[in-house]
Amino acid sequence: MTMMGGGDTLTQLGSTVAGIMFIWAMFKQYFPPELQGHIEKYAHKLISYVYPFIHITFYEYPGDGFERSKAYAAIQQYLSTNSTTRAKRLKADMMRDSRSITLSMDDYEEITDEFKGIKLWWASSKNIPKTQVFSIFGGGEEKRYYKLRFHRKHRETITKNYLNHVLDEGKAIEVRARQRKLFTNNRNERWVGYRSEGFRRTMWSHVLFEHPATFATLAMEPNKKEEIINDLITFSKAKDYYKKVGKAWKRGYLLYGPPGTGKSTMIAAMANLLEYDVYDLELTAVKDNTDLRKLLIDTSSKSIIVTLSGLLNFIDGLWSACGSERIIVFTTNYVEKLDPALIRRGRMDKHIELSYCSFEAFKVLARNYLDLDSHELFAKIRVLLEETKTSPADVAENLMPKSAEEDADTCLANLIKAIEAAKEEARLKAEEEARLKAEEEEKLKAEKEEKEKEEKEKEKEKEKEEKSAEEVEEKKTAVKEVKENGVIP
Ligand SMILES: Nc1ncnc2c1ncn2[C@@H]1O[C@H](COP(=O)(O)OP(=O)(O)OP(=O)(O)O)[C@@H](O)[C@H]1O
Ligand SMILES: [Mg+2]
Repeated sequence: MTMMGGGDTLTQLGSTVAGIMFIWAMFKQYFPPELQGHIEKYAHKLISYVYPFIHITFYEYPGDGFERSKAYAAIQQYLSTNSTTRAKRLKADMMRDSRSITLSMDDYEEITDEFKGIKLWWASSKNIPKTQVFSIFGGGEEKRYYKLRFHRKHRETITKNYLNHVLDEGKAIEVRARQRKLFTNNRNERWVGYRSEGFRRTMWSHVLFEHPATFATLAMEPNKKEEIINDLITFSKAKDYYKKVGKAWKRGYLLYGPPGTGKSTMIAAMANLLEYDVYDLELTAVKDNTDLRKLLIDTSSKSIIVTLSGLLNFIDGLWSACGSERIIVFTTNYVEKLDPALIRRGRMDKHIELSYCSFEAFKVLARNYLDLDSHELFAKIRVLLEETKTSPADVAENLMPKSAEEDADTCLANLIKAIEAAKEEARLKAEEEARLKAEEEEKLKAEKEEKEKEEKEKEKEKEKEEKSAEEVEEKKTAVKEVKENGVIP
């Protein structure tokens, strides 16, 4: 009780001292530097004598500035729950399905907290940069921070127990309130200068991730699906194992297959299963290595990073630059075009092929879209799927009723029609291709024959020439003999 009263008086004293320090900061330039050092040293001594509080500052972006402090985030969560009843000015933020609002304490607000009977003060504040940048692109670089103040006699308890309590509690709140996000580096406002806070602070922009896909609704062979789910869950629980074997807690997946076979859908299902954020990395927006490095460092833990295949060259070696508990997914339509060295295990730990719709996959879709487990048309569909290359996307599109009148029967009939049409189209295309190929072969054959004929003619010509040359030679020899022997044979 007494301590709290004393604390309040001391708070006033503290703000007086702070005021003096502020005035000092303004006038210190008028003192010679040697004197400045002395004055400051003694002033701090005096302050610590009359002002028994300890301050701890938690910056949002400590150090070189592009990694957000985890402590700051945890404190923010902790205070958002613990400050709502006490702070007078709050900041509102839309969260969780855009349905509810979270409140956190506003800038320059101070609240109190109590821990084991000890009173503490938390203040939120920000540093405005001294050299203001006046720019149409937005202001300078504010540094937000929380400042914790407590009596120095509680130093042990606060630094050993209270801070851990705040961080743990804050992290727990964050997990509970977690709304997965889809981050993308592909910003439309490319003109945003690097000085603008958003761009400098984080290279990612995000929308709430609300893709409803789950593994239950994903159409693929049950065995394969089971295997992938197990792989993901094993990874998410394997923190200690990765530590033991000395590997970074990361896993790379390569999803490959033709368009519309569910690669993007599977990534969404992965994110939903593990409750990870998804980072969709658009390579064209990455200017250079430094950019990419920053992007990777900036991803929070528990995330899935989706990249384009072109990134493969870059990614190697940068694995170590980003944090842990991360899944990186590469997708491509053309796995055969990738350099084998780039997709070897270690870089891409698991290769998953998504292929055209099998009957098993179709059954999952029929259940999703039509609530059907069996139907007399299934047998026909099975045969058709085996005979054709139909993507799950095409199947799904046809199974979706287009009007209120369409029921399961019409949808299945539509699907059959669509596959049959595609089959006919494929047949015609194959025929056309075969015709073109035959034509081409015919042409090549004719050309070859023509060439052979020419060769033969040439050969004959040559023989003739050789023969006449021989004859000439013979005649020459005869003439020579006559000359030498004077004999006419
Ligand atoms: N295996 C699947 N299970 C369930 N739905 C699927 C599946 N494959 C495709 N679909 C449906 O088709 C749509 C398109 O699929 P998706 O975007 O996942 O394909 P993709 O493989 O990523 O294609 P692309 O190579 O063109 O990026 C999805 O929204 C989904 O409705
Ligand atoms: Mg896709």
